Order: sequence, then structure tokens, then C-alpha cells
Amino acid sequence: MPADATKQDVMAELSQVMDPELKRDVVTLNMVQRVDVRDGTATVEVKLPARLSKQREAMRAAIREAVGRTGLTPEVAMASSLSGGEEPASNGPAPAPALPGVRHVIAVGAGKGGVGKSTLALNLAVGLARLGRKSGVLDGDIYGPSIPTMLGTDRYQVRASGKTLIPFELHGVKAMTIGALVDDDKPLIWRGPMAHGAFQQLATQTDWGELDELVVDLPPGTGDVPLTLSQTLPLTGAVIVCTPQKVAQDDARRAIAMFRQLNVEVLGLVENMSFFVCDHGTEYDLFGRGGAELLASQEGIPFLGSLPIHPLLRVHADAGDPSANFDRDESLKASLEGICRTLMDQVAVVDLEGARAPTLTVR
Ligand SMILES: Nc1ncnc2c1ncn2[C@@H]1O[C@H](COP(=O)(O)OP(=O)(O)OP(=O)(O)O)[C@@H](O)[C@H]1O
Repeated sequence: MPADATKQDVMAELSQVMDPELKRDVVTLNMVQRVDVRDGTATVEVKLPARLSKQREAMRAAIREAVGRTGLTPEVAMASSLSGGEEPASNGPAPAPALPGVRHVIAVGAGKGGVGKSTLALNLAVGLARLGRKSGVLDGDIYGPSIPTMLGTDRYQVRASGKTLIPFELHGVKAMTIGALVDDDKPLIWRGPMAHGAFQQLATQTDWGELDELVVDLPPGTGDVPLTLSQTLPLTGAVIVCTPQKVAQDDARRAIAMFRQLNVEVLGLVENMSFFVCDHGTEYDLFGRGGAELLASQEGIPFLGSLPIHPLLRVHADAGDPSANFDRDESLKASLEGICRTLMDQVAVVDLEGARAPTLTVR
């Protein structure tokens, strides 16, 4: 490219430089603060999140190389975010609207599919209700909504009063699912903005009443759609589910990085399918139990607890009877309630820190 390249040319090359953790480019992630092109030189200012401090020089080299491809001489200034706080992604949706009456919105996410995210989201909502909280569950897993089957709402039609959707009320939990609005047989191809609009409507037009916790089942992964949906609601924090294998932890690490990038508090990590208990009571660590707890301590986030591979979890999910998980097996009940209680503690910590946060009064 000739040396009369423009700022747009520089931005186009910079959009090829990837955040090594989030696998997303530095332009989309709003890290590029300034680009000036003058006299054959491109001056680029980049704000690097604190989590990438070890990759600082590698990032600088990648940015220099990208600018160099335009034929301009690169001058790269790198600033770091001080607090470890990351910049919210640019091109993101408008600020999330509050849900009146809902005190805490808790997203449940996972770095990859099939790790038990929906199972955990639903059992958290049911468990919190059984512990006396007013709870709800919002199924945002637009790729494969499973809450309708797991909660048994698929037996009912969604009802509306004018433009307001009336949530289902089953097992002590208010529920709304994107599954109620899409046809099972015609999977839609969702893109970020489209998913954002439908999901936001679903969340804001449902009559939740007063809730202590609304648990949101996000789509799996860290792609555009989960990223967009994570910015759609005012989240109190996120819970991440992972299985014990090393590969699952790598995915979970990416999910942690995604929430941090969005400035969403990670309330904790849950290890699902942690071990298997056979009929004789012997426990088998099929996938290498304990990996998630180790990951939590490495990442400095709370470990909320683990769930065994338990045939009843699958049976009750297929039967749409989550209450049975708390009624038919003492050890399963103890695991689920333990996770719910630890989560409630973490939510209380966030409330406390929010109350303590300094406020600025402008006169
Ligand atoms: N600990 C467990 N023991 C037994 N079965 C489980 C356990 N966790 C999940 N399952 C079963 O595994 C299947 C997948 O679980 P689930 O739908 O919760 O995963 P997911 O991560 O939400 O998947 P997706 O990414 O497709 O949304 C379901 O049939 C569920 O009942």
C-alpha cells in the first residue's frame, strides 16, 4: 500500500490485530484510542487492558506490523488501564435498561456448549426460590432453548396482556423463554443486533413483578451473540459453568475474560459433572475433579461449588420437574443448595461494595 494511506486504511489493518484472549480484534474491543496520519507517519494510541500486561510487547509488535502494512511509519503509544478494569466493547448496544422490581440479574454463561449451563441456571432459580428468595429465570439461549423442557413450560402457551408478557410460574419460579417465541422446527439464524432486540424485548416486556434474583441462561461461548446479550441487561454479575477437563477450563477462561472485558463482576465458577457416584456409593473422578476450583483460584474468583454427574439431574430435566432434584436425593440437594447459598453470599458482597462505592455529586 502506498505511503499516502489514510486513517481508514490504518484502522482496517488494525482490525486484523487480535486480543489473544478474547480472539476479537482491537478495534472492535475499543482499545484503539487515537489514530493520526501525517507526513507518512501513523501515530496510534492503544489502551491495553491490565489483563494483557504480559502480552504488551507482543501486542505492540503486532500493531506496528499492521500499521507498517499501510506503507506508513508506525508510532505506537501503549497505555494500560489502571484498575484492571477493561473497556466495554465498542459497537455494543445502547446502555442496558433497568428492570424495575428486579434487584439482581445474574447471567449464567459457559465457554462452550453442553457443559450444563441451562441445568445450572434453572436449578439456581429453583434453589434460590426454595431458600426464600423471589426468583425468576430468563432463557436467552437462542441457539437451543432448553428451559421450556427442563421447567415444563412447553406444556403451556405464553400469555400476554396487551404488550406485556405474563411469565410462567412453575416450581416457585417466574420464567420466560425465547423458546416461547420461536418455532422449534425453524431454527433462526441470529445475528448480534437481532438477538439483542428480541432478547431485550423479552426481558423488558415481561411482567416480572418484584424479584430478588433473575437468573439468565445465556447462549454458550464467547461469540458475538453471548457478548451482545451480556450487555443487554444490567447484570449484577455472572456465574460461569465448566467441566473439570483442561480443555473446558481454557474455554471457561475465555468466558471469564469476556465478562471482565464488559466490566461484569464474575460471581463465581461452578464445576459441573465433577465426579460420578455409582449405585454402591463409590465416587469416580471421570474427568479429573477439581480443575474448576484450581482455575477459580488462579483467576482470583470465588468457587461456588460442584455438581456430580447424577442421572436424576438428567431424568428430572427431561421430565420438566426441577423440584425433584431437591426432594429425592439428599446429597444432590446439598450440592445444589450449597451452590445457591454461596452465590447469595457473593451477591451480598456485590451489594455491599455497591453501597460503599464513592458517589460524585456535581453541583
Ligand atoms: N451434572 C449432570 N448430571 C447428569 N446430567 C447432566 C448434568 N448436567 C447436565 N446434564 C444433562 O446434560 C444435558 C446438557 O445439559 P444442559 O442443556 O444444561 O447444557 P448446556 O450447557 O446448557 O447446553 P447448551 O450449550 O446446548 O445450551 C442435559 O440433558 C442435562 O440434563
